[in-house]
Amino acid sequence: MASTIPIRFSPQALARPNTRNPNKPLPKKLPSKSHPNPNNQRNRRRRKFPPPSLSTSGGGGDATTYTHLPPRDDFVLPSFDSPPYSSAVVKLSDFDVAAPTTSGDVIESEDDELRSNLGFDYGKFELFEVNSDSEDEEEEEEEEDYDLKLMGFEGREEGIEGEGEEEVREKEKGVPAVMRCFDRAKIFVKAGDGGNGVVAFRREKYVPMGGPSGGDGGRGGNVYLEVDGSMNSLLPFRQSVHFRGGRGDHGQGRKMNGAKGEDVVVKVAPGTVIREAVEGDEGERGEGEVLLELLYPGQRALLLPGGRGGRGNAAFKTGTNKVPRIAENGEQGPEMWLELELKLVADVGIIGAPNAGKSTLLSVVSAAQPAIANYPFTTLLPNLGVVSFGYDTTMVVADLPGLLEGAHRGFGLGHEFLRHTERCSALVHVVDGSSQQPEYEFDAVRLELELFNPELAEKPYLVAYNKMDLPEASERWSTFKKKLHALGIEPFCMSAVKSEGTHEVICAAYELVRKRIEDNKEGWTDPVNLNYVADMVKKQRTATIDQFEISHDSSTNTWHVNGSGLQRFVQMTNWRYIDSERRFQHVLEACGVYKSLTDLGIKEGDTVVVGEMEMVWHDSADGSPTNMRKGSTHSIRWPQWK
Ligand SMILES: Nc1nc2c(ncn2[C@@H]2O[C@H](COP(=O)(O)OP(=O)(O)OP(=O)(O)O)[C@@H](O)[C@H]2O)c(=O)[nH]1
Ligand SMILES: [Mg+2]
Repeated sequence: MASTIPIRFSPQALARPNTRNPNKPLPKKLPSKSHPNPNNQRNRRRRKFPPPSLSTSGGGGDATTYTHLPPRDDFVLPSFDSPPYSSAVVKLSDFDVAAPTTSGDVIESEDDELRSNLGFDYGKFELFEVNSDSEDEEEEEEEEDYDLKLMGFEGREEGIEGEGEEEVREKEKGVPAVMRCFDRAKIFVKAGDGGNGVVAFRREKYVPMGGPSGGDGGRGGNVYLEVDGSMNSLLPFRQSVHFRGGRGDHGQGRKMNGAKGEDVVVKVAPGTVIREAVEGDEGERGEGEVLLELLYPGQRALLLPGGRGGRGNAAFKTGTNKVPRIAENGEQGPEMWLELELKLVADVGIIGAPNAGKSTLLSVVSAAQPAIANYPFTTLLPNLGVVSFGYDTTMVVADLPGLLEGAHRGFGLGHEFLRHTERCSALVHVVDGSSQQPEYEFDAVRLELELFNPELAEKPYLVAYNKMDLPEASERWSTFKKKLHALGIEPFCMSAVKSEGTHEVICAAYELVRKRIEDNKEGWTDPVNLNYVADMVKKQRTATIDQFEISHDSSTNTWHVNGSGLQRFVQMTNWRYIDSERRFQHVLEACGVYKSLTDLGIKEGDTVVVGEMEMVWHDSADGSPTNMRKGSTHSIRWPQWK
């Protein structure tokens, strides 16, 4: 294996890829620096017939097919036939949302530094790089996988494959695929890596021994999340899934520091909940930890800070080492998958069974013009309307798709949207007075609310008995009223179509909202720290190197030294420079790794893995297996060729 690596080894050291992980591909071949001879016949032919360029889109185009699914006979898709919405009506299905802008969407290039000489002249380890250059390939694979996973689609498809026929049928009755991809999204974010520091020396006429002058690398770009008030869906994330901060520039001679990488700003709609995506997550509700809730336009959160730039050799100059030949790599920027979920920010949610007249109520109390028709599930997506009570007194009302019995199990449409009511201060429960048993319908919807989320059922609400203009409804009104009185509820009656009683209903709803806001004011807490994820990352970065744990795998005689400080140190060590290895050995000893390993009984030839590096342990020359370090290089037996 070792012979395949294009690195020259010093007699003292041997580098090889991690043989314990045969699935990881070998490092990519380094590109040849030589220029092609234009007169060369082969090169000319090559120019004439250039190889087909590889597409970088990663097959993401397939995802767009969802939008073209034919609407079902019994569904009307408002987005296709309704006119452009006015400011009073916001429909989540509108497709003309600007894609999120990324000020620094940079895909970092491969580090082309040659690791030509590991130059071991000290120490007891042979160093092997465990990581390979296959990161890009892995990411490409991830991207392809993700095309299938868009916004919970894969869950649906896999579910259909793996589940019984009954469940499949139940899912088919659920939300059509065309609607399922706008209020949930899964995205990948990565802060930029820091630029590398360099080794350079001042060379100037009449300035002999000018000293080290290698500058530091620049910091990597940060990842920000920002609320864009003009967005009303997460639809743009169907097109853009990966957001990467720019890499910091490398340092240069004359103590010139690299420029910092470009920041990336991910724009989300107001009311977006950001969760950490859990591995193997199928879009199940509430699985990942909630990191942030971004509610108001203009809110901006620093999510991931970019990696620190590596120090150049000017920073390593000391009284005892005035000619340091060492510089650091830039720190890698953190990365993570995020799940975004949009929950509407409305004051009042109108809920009820299908065909109860919810949309009709919204249309008469606001300027919204939702689709209204005499069949269930006319409303497929929530509609928002603004109710105005005066010059500066307004209230946002959301009309949701109808709820059926069994909605919490995925039956019907409404459960998909119930989460949008979680932010509402109050609910208006519309009951269809013309239905056979309005009381039963009322109970069924209340039960669904409770089963979906008990907190929803505890929200202040009022009951609006609708269609009082119909004789059958007015006949059943007194029975219904009695039943609700027995429960301690005072219902309202109205005819939404005739706008009778609707004003009272909406004024009562406003009262509930107002009361709720006042109650909340009393228990007002400090504003949340939007940057707390970044703060956590920064805190992790400051972990000291002497905090580590050692685990032993006796089957392979491997010792794993785990500690975030140490791993970061290994990642930032640039093995290209001769002094790096010396410093590495010093640090391992100073932080107590050698002593701990010796105490735990490490033996000659055992493997030690620290971060990305793999090393072979060699006992000292005097043969004492437990006394590895004598303080002098003479006591150390050099690693042997393998
Ligand atoms: N007679 C009468 N009909 C009404 C009244 N309110 C609504 N309707 C009718 O009931 C039907 C359903 O009204 P929608 O407002 O679409 O009902 P919805 O609750 O939004 O229904 P979904 O969106 O399907 O859940 C329509 O034909 C309306 O005209 C009313 O007060 N009186
Ligand atoms: Mg409706």
